[in-house]
Amino acid sequence: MRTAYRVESVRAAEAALMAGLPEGTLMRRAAAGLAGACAGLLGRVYGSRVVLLVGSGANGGDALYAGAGLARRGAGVTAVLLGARAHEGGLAALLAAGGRVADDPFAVLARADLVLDGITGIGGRGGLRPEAVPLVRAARGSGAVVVAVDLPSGVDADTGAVDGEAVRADATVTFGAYKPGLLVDPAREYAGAVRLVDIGLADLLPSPPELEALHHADVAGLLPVPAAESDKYRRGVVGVVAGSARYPGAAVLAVAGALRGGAGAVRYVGPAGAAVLARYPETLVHAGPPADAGRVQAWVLGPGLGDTPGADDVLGSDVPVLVDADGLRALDMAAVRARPAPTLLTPHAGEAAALLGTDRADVEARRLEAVRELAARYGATVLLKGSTTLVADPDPGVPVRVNPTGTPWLATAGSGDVLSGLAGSLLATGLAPRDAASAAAYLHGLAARRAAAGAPVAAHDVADALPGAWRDVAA
Ligand SMILES: NC(=O)C1=CN([C@@H]2O[C@H](COP(=O)(O)OP(=O)(O)OC[C@H]3O[C@@H](n4cnc5c(N)ncnc54)[C@H](OP(=O)(O)O)[C@@H]3O)[C@@H](O)[C@H]2O)[C@@H](O)CC1
Ligand SMILES: [K+]
Repeated sequence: MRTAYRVESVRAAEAALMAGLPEGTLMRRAAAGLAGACAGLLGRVYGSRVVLLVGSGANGGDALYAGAGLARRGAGVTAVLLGARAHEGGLAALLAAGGRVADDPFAVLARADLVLDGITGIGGRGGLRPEAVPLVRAARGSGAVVVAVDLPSGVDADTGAVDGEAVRADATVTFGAYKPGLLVDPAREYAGAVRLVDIGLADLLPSPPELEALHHADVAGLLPVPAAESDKYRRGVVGVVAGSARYPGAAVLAVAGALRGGAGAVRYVGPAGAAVLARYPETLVHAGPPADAGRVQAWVLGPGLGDTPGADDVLGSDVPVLVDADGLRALDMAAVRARPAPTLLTPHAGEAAALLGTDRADVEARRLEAVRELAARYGATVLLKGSTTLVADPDPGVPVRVNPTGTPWLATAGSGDVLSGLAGSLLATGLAPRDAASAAAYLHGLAARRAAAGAPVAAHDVADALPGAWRDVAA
């Protein structure tokens, strides 16, 4: 599992570690790791041209010491000093190693092979300052590899927000721990490939982290395995309340996901039974209200539902309920909070914005805060869909999960319906909502990648690829 920590936690761990070490040890460790990563990216260090963008803090210090290391290996290293001051020891080390301070920053940037962004790290506030913007653009335009030191300057380490302009890096070398901004959009997009350099903080970081990203082994540990004596009812029955005369396809796709999520049976309730049976004859179909449909262990409510009634029956039930799409419209907060069993909401940014009374752009800009706020307000687990899907627990002390398997190919009509069915099915097998949501997002992203293999996919292709993704993870 990959974990990420807030700045205050990283600083506290750093202070605790530093208390027992000679001054400058951590910066030297960080700079050595950084120089090594740059050497790897350059291929040949000797004769290469490296430019350091240096801010006034320790982030600039890291860049200067790493630059000194590269200069000692024969690189031509030039520092561009952006602040009123620069890290003294770092600057002295660079000059002693044969590095220089730029007279004409734009001229050296134009010829650079690699640019190190040491403008700001975890001490940065707000986007890039105006004087840095033309230099950062020149670095990007030069064709040089841009490597961010600790974080791309201008992104918010704790929230992943980008307020104004920020450095767009090809790679980021981060120290001691991942920060949430490296894993959550929009900042994540600015970071490029992220590499973690161990500087010895690991044992001093708090538990729990701010953020978790599951890997194959973590998801494999969550997936249900049927016992030898299981029958279909013991494996769990998932009820799907979805589809309408206008959108029968959403019902079919939600059932397609549900059939691949491990439940022993899928019970479809609604007006699209004929369409569902035509595609999936194994479905149990019921045309009446959900309250009369028979026992289920979890409900999925909402995909393509239109104005079809049934929401009250489902929300009033005493089993876990996943609410998506049309089910989220006019969702009664008090009713959700009063439920005796867990609720999982799966909005995209637009639906989340409507629930929070804000606009979509605001949710996109501060996804981590938005998902936490929604979970707290509704007393529900919330899966916020997007390029980095997030899952928040109603308890603010529980880490948010960020899904690492997403792909832009998933932005296709109906793929959310498949995800709802899949997550609901996992809920019915007994997974906790946070585990069901994060395992579903993981498998769904992986299935989309397998199905797409570099070409567009349709939602039903994603559903068909789910068993393969499951096998991959469980292997
Ligand atoms: N933690 C660890 O374990 C280790 C941390 N290490 C490193 O230290 C870094 C943190 O260093 P830090 O605390 O000196 O802060 P940092 O990010 O350099 O910025 C500071 C200065 O920038 C300025 N400034 C602020 N906003 C700005 C903006 N938008 N645009 C431009 N300038 C802006 C502001 O100064 P001002 O100009 O306002 O006087 C502020 O004082 C960390 O990221 C990592 O690289 C490693 O060496 C070893 C282990
Ligand atoms: K930086």
